[in-house]
This record gives sequence, C-alpha cells and structure tokens, in this order.
Amino acid sequence: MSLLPDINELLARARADLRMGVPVILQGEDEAALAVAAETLTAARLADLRALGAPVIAITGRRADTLKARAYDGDLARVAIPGDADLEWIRAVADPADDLIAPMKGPLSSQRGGSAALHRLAIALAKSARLLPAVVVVPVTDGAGFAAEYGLTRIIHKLAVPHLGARSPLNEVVHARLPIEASEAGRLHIYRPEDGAEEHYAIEIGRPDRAKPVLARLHSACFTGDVMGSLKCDCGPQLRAALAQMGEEGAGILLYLNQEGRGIGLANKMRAYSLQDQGFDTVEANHRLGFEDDERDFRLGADILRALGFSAVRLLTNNPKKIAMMEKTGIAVAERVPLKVGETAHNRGYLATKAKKSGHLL
Ligand SMILES: Nc1nc2c(ncn2[C@@H]2O[C@H](COP(=O)(O)OP(=O)(O)OP(=O)(O)O)[C@@H](O)[C@H]2O)c(=O)[nH]1
Ligand SMILES: [Zn+2]
Repeated sequence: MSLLPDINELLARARADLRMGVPVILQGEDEAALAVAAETLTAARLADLRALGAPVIAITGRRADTLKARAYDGDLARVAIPGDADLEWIRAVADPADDLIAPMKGPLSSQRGGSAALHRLAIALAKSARLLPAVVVVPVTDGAGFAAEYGLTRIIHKLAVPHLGARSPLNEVVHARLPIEASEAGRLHIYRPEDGAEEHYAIEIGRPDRAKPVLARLHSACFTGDVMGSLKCDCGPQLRAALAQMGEEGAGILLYLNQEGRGIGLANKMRAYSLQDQGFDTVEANHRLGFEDDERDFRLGADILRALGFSAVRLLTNNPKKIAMMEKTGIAVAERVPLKVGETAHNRGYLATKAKKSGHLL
C-alpha cells in the first residue's frame, strides 16, 4: 500500500517528534520502548513515563566518560533515573553546561545486561535530529497497541538500522544562474535527500570541463563564520577565498554542505562554544556534549560531485580526512590545494587544536 509511510518517512517523522518533545515508540524483535529526547522532555511527560515503568537515560560513551558513569554497552550507557530525580537532574545528565559549577552528585548507576539496541537507536535518532545525544527510554509491553492508542510514530529497529548508517540518495531539485561577486558565471544547484534531512547546495563557477580534475571545495555550513563574520573560526575567509580562486580561474565547484558545527547542528555548536568559554578546546567540548570530534559524512560531497558529472578534483582543503574520503568513494584527488586564510587572534587556538588533534595540515 503506497499510502503508508515507508521507513525513511517514519524516521523523518520521528526526528520531528523528538525535536518537539513527542514520544516515539521503538520496536525490537520482542521488546518495545518509549523514547523522549532529554532536551525536550517536560515534567508532565516525565511523570507519565514514570507511570509506565522505570525509565533510564541513554547517553553516549563520550558523555558517560565525562560524568564518570560506567558504559557497560561500550558506545553508550543506560543510566538509571533515581525515583526522586526531577527534570533538572535529567537535563544535567544530558547537558554539560553546568558540569563545572554544579557537578552531578553521587555516583550514577548504569544498567548492565539485557539489550541496548533500542537505546542505541534512540541516540542515533537524537543525533540525526541535531539534539543533545541523550534520550529517556522506558520499556512498554505492547509497542504496536501503545502507538495506535496514542497516535505515536513507531520505528521498527531492524528496518531503521540500515538507514541510519547509510546516506540517503540526493536528487537535484533545481538549478539557476546566480551571478556572485567572485564570478558572474555562477550557477546554484539544490540537492534534496530522500530522507527529509537537510538540503545541500553546489555552486558551479563557469562551465568546468567534466573530463579534467575540477577545482573543488567541500565547505561545511558555518552560520557564525560564513554569515556573521565570526572571528572564532576560519570558515568565512575560506569560503570567500575558495570562491575567489574559482572566479580567477574561471571554473570550479563549491559544495555548501549543511553540516553545521561539524554535523552537530547550530544549537549544539553554540553549546560547544559556551564550553570553550569555560576552557575546553573544540574537540573536548564536542566530547563533553556526547559527540565525536567530527560527526560529518563527507561521502555526500562525493555523491554530489558524481551527480554533476565529475570524477576527479583539485581539492581546496587542509583536512586529510576529506581527501581520504574522496579517494575512497571513487573521486580522484589529483592535487590538494592548500587554503590558508583567516587566522585571527581569536581562532589561533582553534586552528592549532585542529592541527594537533584532527590531523589538519598547516
Ligand atoms: N562542533 C564544532 N564545530 C565547529 C567549531 N568551529 C567550527 N565548526 C564547524 O566546523 C566546520 C568547518 O568545516 P570546514 O570548513 O569544512 O573545515 P575543516 O574540516 O577544518 O577542513 P578544511 O577547511 O577543508 O581544511 C563547520 O561546519 C563549522 O560550523 C567548533 O568549535 N565546534
Ligand atoms: Zn566556522
């Protein structure tokens, strides 16, 4: 029946539900659970979750490290929510904002034994909804019945898992001429993924020869740097320098990938900035929030280049991971073109951390 939403559509709906604070049913082989993102949980919903059973808060191994909670499941921990814990307690487990001024009291007790598969799915969904990776989970006996009774989105674990690790096919929606400062011969292409996630853009300068390596840049969205002129990073100057070089050469392709904050979203990036003001560097801040250093998937850049007809690039970057990923996904990197612009007194430490911890080339 084509009118029923498929798994991609249900996942998109679940992401929206989690962002709104609406519970989602996660369905395993012979177990089911109700999941609500810690960040959007309300006191009324917490009370109703408690009426169903003993909820836990699922957090990543990274966040568990910071909180000194045991991560028996390796990549994640299922932390028991004490009977007298309120919403503030849950927020403090999820969000490191007040880790230093109001450290969590008492040891956190993690669940061991049983399956953590639904909790892992819950965290993956929260990350893909660009929320803090912390989800309150409580078992329910009849997942299908519960979902039907309350009109909740129900995600079948075994159908969802292959989609979370994979990237969705991207389709070009439209392209149009866009003269820009760097070149009057600009053209903007819009790509929309089939899973309802963020759209990505490609700016083509001139008409690059598809048979030759094209001057290319994979730029990750940075609202603060690209638009506001932030001095904390080098994104704005890199964006403009890349376009300027393409304009001078008369040809090039800049992919503007909507992977704000290295894939954690703008709200989480601002949480990371707030931690940086407490003295943590860019990598430590991501870890305290429960994220990896870099949550981006550069393969989608290769997908767009291929869709545009390119198979080889001269890549404007200082990031060896971008080069490795291009090569791995079948786009040849004929040359690395360094992009060193925009160092300021405010971002010197950030750039040094990227060089030291993330392997960026100087
Ligand atoms: N999480 C997080 N993201 C940041 C921070 N500073 C900048 N960003 C994001 O980092 C990304 C910058 O990516 P790119 O310009 O592709 O930079 P790169 O990976 O260093 O690689 P090259 O510039 O190609 O050498 C953007 O998505 C920014 O929003 C930060 O402190 N924390
Ligand atoms: Zn930036």
